[in-house]
Amino acid sequence: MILSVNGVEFNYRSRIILDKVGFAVQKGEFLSILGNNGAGKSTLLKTLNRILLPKKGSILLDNQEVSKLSRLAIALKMAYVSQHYESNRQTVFDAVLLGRKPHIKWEAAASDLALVQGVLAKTGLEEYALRYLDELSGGELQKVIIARALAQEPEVLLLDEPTSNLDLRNQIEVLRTIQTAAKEKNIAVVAVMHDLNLALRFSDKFLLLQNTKVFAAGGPEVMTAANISQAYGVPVSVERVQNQMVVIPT
Ligand SMILES: Nc1ncnc2c1ncn2[C@@H]1O[C@H](COP(=O)(O)OP(=O)(O)OP(=O)(O)O)[C@@H](O)[C@H]1O
Repeated sequence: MILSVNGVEFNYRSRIILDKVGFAVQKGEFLSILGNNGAGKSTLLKTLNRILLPKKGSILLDNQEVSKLSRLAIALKMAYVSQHYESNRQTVFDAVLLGRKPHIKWEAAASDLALVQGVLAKTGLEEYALRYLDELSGGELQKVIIARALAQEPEVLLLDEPTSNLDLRNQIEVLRTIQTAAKEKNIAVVAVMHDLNLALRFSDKFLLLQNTKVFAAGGPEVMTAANISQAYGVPVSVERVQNQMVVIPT
């Protein structure tokens, strides 16, 4: 397991936000973290990347305790795309090149520039290379931030709502690019997702949180109507449409 999380507890002051949360993910797997608003999904993602320190529990990245690793050691293995990002007067190319930072000692090598060019092509951003971030739409900017994380060549890619600003076509394209990268480059993807149908379409595994706790975890077999209805507190049915599981609120 490239990432193994056991008994993680996190509090904001005296309020429990994560209560004995555990899961594991292998290289090449796409795991979606799902659950109601406020369940603790983003907090969990931040503890994985040591932006937040859990009160208890262990987070092993490639068998090493994340709390004991340097920022650089973490960045060499794990990329994190937060829910919020700011634009600035920087070109798309330079922004994506920043993803290479942990790997660059003095200055970017030709191989770094070529890698960035490749990532821009894969994410459909080639034509945007010389545009400034502060002149992009919300969705275009979101794609750049994801491209930067891919340029980091992580072993684990953490994504907090990676499709929140994207239109239908870009939701599919971006998740397909991430899924392909996961399989081809053996990256473990851990993504907080709100859209259950997109999660079902692209993920191998699911971690369903409900109010601080793991409600259900596993493969598509845990995405039952009963589990989803209980976890979100709304009745749903799960049906197969064109060989694809879909969740329909009833
Ligand atoms: N900095 C903070 N200080 C205090 N409480 C916080 C802080 N950040 C988040 N919380 C609380 O922690 C709980 C979990 O928040 P978190 O953002 O992890 O939830 P989430 O599952 O990602 O929710 P959403 O689906 O709405 O994004 C929420 O009740 C939130 O109000």
